[in-house]
Amino acid sequence: MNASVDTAMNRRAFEQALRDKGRYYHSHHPYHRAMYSGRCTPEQIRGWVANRYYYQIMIPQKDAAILANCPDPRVRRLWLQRILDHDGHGDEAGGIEAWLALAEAVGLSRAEVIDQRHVLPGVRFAVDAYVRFVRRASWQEAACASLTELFAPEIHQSRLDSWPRHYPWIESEGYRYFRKRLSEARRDVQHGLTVTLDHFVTGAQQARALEILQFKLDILWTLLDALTMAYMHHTPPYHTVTDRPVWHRGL
Ligand SMILES: O=C(O)c1cc(C(=O)O)c2c(n1)C(=O)C(=O)c1cc(C(=O)O)[nH]c1-2
Repeated sequence: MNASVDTAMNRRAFEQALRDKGRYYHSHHPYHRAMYSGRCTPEQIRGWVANRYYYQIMIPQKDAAILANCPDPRVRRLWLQRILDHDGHGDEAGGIEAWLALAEAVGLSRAEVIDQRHVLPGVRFAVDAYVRFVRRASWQEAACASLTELFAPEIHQSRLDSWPRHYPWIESEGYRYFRKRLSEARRDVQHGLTVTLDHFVTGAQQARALEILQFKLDILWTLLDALTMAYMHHTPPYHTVTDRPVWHRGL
């Protein structure tokens, strides 16, 4: 028997090892902790919403890359729903539109969010790293990277529980996105988890899956590090030479 098979975890232990990665989820980042404990200024909330918009608009492109790499119509049929959830379909406006409603509810204009003027280079690079990984990875590895969503319903719920109390100036229409994701993330992660548990079976494969999940956690954490520099420490890029946001807006 080969050594990597020898060290393989059974399905339940592997699932638990994936779930244990939740201890590194961005819910523990100081920026998020400040958000739910009511310590953020309106400018810090707005900065987060405007920057996270870039994640929101790239998620459907990331999911389209998964579809493009997946030869199995049964998987594509399920995965397609994620694109519809964000982009909308028929009369349903979708998640990107709900995010723009959140932006307006926190006092940003749609125009300043859509033109990405607030998107920091560090946020852009972190999100782009995710999309680039997915384009060249197998669809199963890409599904594994989406498993940070195992931990997402809790973070959406904690925003719904804490923000209205701490930030009464935020209009209630803004909370639709978080409510919508509670059920969508639970459904998506069930599928992503099944793909991952079925595909990564040897010890070496399982170690790689855990590393892929860590890569995705790194992306989410790094995104918040960039926001911390700009909005907590007031040290955005080039702050030593200018107070203007001279960084590029995406090429
Ligand atoms: O607000 C959050 O903290 C958060 C985190 C994540 C995540 O864990 O990647 C996603 C989302 N939201 C989200 O709204 C979303 O649509 C989403 C899709 C994915 C993915 O990797 O496919 N992650 C996430």
